[in-house]
Amino acid sequence: MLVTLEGLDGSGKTTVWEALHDTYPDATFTREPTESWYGEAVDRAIADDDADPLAELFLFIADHADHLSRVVRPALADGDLVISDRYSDSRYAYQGATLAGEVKRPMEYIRGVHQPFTHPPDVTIYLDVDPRTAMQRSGATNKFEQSKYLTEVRQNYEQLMEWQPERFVRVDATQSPEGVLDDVEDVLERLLDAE
Ligand SMILES: Nc1ncnc2c1ncn2[C@@H]1O[C@H](COP(=O)(O)OP(=O)(O)OP(=O)(O)O)[C@@H](O)[C@H]1O
Ligand SMILES: Cc1cn([C@H]2C[C@H](O)[C@@H](COP(=O)(O)O)O2)c(=O)[nH]c1=O
Repeated sequence: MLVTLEGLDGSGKTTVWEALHDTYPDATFTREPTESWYGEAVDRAIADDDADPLAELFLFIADHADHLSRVVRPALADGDLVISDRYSDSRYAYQGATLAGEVKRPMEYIRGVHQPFTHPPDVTIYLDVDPRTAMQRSGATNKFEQSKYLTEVRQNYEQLMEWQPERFVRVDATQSPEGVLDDVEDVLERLLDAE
């Protein structure tokens, strides 16, 4: 089963993802951007305020393709529970916002590029925080961590949840870290019991 954690910068994905290592020691834990050379190229784009938005999208997609073939597909083939800190929805939401005005219907466009080759998540846990809290927590350290931009990203996540309500579980991420982790663990326990 492929479970992904999504949300704005600072929503607490990595905090939850790290805590889940103790709860599910046999799971495969992974993340996007990855630590491969494709991921390093992505990190360079993130650090470049003048990166071309379309070129940046395709760097993220190259990293995703490598992530799928090197980590995600083999782990799923072994029957592992795979838990990814960010995945394809980050592209739909974030690059959906950077490409607004550059291409028509950017989220549909980006989903269309992924559709022929990606492995969609079975479940996506969306850690919901407002952009203000996100910014306070993340410290606005990169070009994506800006209030107006994160407001658009949040709207895009809302759109994704409207399109596929069966795949998403929303968790209130303004709670304490312990409260968020409890909610996420409840979701995972129910899912794994139902398998
Ligand atoms: N529920 C919470 N309440 C208050 N602070 C939190 C909570 N969860 C995480 N934090 C703090 O917020 C900061 C960002 O958390 P974290 O790195 O887990 O977020 P993230 O969603 O992975 O961010 P990014 O997408 O930018 O990597 C950290 O300092 C973390 O300790
Ligand atoms: C996977 C992915 C990420 N981003 C953005 C979101 C963050 O601002 C940075 C790095 O992610 P991290 O979780 O803080 O390490 O990249 C993006 O715009 N598109 C994506 O597909």
